[in-house]
Amino acid sequence: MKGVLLVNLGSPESPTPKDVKPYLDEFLMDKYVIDVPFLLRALLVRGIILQTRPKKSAAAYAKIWWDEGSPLVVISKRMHSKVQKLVEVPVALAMRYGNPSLLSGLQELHDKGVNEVLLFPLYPQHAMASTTTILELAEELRKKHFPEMKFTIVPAFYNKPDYLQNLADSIKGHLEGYDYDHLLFSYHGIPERHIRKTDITKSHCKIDGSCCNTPSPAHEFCYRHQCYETTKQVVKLLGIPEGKYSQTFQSRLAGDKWLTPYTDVEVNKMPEKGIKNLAVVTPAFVSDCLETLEEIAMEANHEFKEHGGENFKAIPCLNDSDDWCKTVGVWINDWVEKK
Ligand SMILES: C=CC1=C(C)c2cc3[nH]c(cc4nc(cc5[nH]c(cc1n2)c(C)c5CCC(=O)O)C(CCC(=O)O)=C4C)c(C)c3C=C
Ligand SMILES: [Fe+2]
Ligand SMILES: [Fe+2]
Repeated sequence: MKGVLLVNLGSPESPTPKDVKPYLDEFLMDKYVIDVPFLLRALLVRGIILQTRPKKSAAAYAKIWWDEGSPLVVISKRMHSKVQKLVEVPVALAMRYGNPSLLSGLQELHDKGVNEVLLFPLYPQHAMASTTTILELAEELRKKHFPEMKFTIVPAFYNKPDYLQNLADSIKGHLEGYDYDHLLFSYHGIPERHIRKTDITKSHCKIDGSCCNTPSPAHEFCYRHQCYETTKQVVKLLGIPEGKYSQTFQSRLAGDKWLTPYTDVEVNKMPEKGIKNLAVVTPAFVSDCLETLEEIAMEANHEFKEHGGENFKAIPCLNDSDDWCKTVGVWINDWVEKK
């Protein structure tokens, strides 16, 4: 019997340092996120980052937390229940970090008699820190607990026409009546090293002005290429002219060189370039979360105005919108009907 596991990133149990610390420990000790040898990772994460970050992150989470819980988890649950109503097969929801766990999601499907699982990472663009880590953990759990299960993987959907149409329609709807000077596409950043590591050709990704626009098998797993492609296709659908949009990367951690240009740096420069009315969309996320609600809708908004900007609009993610849930339902039904 077939079934589906939707997987998102996950959040702490509550916006307190006590609950944020174990969440950050699980997240940052993941070898696909901080990809250095275990001892160095433990020294960096447990010896340095976890000494101060839980308090700072908890304060940020507290600003966006809802009565029902973390926005990312609440929105994912709403989306899950809408999708379940559109398909016949059982659909479970899991988070890579925190709860509901990947093990509980697979167990739920197993208890319903599912032995063929469509693993669905809820990330439009592929990255080892988001997608690979889900697939690797799911495989580890499968081998250990459910050896009879078979997985089919939903690849990054950054260029799927129906996803792009949903995104374009959503942007258009949210921009109605807002006379914006510029639309910024802000994607979650990753260290440049991760781009080189996921280059299956081992020679294509130079992280320069042209590699991501030059066709290559590397693009199947190149996060940077996939972000550019999502932006390119959406502006085409919306008919936004060159110069009226740009692309940046947000949420970097100190240390490594992360993908550039950086969102905060670029947003602060915009008012002096004449951009007074800004709109920001965050297509690396399908659900609103800390990175969109706090870092963009609050922090970037505040900084933009501090630097002379006048109006700032943060466009919500696709979340549990009917169109997006319908698209996910169609993809699931297509898979169910195969064979
Ligand atoms: C688009 C998917 C994501 C990628 C790729 C990604 C890479 C990545 N993230 C960190 C560090 C942190 N990210 C944090 C929050 C966070 N990250 C994503 C998604 C991706 N991360 C989401 C959806 C969220 C929000 C979660 C929520 O509960 O709302 C955090 C936690 C908050 C904080 O302390 O800032 C950290 C830390 C790294 C190091 C990384 C790639 C190497
Ligand atoms: Fe992140
Ligand atoms: Fe590239």
